[in-house]
Amino acid sequence: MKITDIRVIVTCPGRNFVSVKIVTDEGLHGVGDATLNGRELAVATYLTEHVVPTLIGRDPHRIEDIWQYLYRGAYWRRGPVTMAAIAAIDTALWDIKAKAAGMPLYQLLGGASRDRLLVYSHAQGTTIEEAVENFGRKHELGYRAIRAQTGLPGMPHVYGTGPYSVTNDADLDAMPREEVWSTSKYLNYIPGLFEALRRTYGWDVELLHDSHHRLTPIEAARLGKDLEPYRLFWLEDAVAAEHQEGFRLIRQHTTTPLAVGEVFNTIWDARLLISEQLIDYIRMTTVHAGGVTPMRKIADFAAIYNVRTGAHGAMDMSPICLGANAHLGMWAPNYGILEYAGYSEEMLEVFPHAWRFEKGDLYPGEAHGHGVDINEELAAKYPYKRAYLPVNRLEDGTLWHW
Ligand SMILES: O=NC(=O)[C@@H](O)[C@H](O)[C@H](O)CO
Ligand SMILES: [Co+2]
Repeated sequence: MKITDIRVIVTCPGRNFVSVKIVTDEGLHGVGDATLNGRELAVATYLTEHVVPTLIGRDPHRIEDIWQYLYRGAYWRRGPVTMAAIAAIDTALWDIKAKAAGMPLYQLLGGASRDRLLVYSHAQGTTIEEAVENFGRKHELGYRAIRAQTGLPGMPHVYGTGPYSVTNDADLDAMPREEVWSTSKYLNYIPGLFEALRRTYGWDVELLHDSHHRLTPIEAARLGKDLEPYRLFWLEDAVAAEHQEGFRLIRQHTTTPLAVGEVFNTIWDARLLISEQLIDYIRMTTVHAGGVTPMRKIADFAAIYNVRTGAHGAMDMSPICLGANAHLGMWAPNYGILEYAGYSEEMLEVFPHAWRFEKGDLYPGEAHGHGVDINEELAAKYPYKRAYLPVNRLEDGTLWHW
């Protein structure tokens, strides 16, 4: 089999997505996600100008060789742009191989380790009351695990609580929106959200929370201790994790489970966190981790240390990435949970998919490959529109983590 064409498709059905479609001489094609929220065209250009010319004519079955060719052959290794580009090619190749084998991708990875995938969605509000009410709406939809976020007194639109529709955390702003943050107000206020959720909905639902890189290790330790009475499923991105050793301090003080990794793009970003069991869930996701090939390796490495998968699946990972994550989740013996923030109808029309959601679980479906495709004609109707993620400042103007 030979690769005859590789198309890089940029589309914006409510938010920007970058996709790769690899076409072969045997009539099979595969698709991959290359979306890097806020830097989409950097990846699209990396692909069209530097990657595509080197792959035409190659055998698409040689997935590992192509992965190594793109990773080692670039010389300049790692980083979000490079790894998203490699991820899109890799995911499309696994899609082709599973289609050629006549089976769903999870079968090719080793078969199903479970019947269904526990997923979590988002509930948010500008106040605790609003967040508790919106939590109830997701609970009624059947979600058994829900991430809860709230605004702060005087700061209604901190991360995860803004006027975000399902389209995009950043919305389609011309310039990055500037948000304001206070760690002390947050640390004083957030335990009240989880006290209210447990009081209102009891213990038979999993509570998750995302601190979105904003704390120091000692602040994260304090929050973890304060949240212990509410038995969270996980506290995510408590600290910006470049300093992996910093998680030793958090671990010393709290039994609240920790999840990290959505911004990681190589196992080296998580090697110490996993091997020292400083985290409980690794959040790396197919589009940012370099594709299915490394995601399998990361899952196996994590399994050695009793760390489970918890792939990132917000609405700015395209449905292609979510589909690949679902197939990886069906296979992975150490599957933990999958983020499923949901997509708009408009987006799902551009990306036909085989998965289905039912009573809090996701089922990848039995379509051959990863079960997601792209409708190129429809995609062409939504031209790219520059958009950014917000930036975040402390009350005194200090540029902070968003
Ligand atoms: O856990 N989920 C998240 O943190 C997401 O909402 C991220 O802010 C966005 O995907 C960034 O583009
Ligand atoms: Co997150």
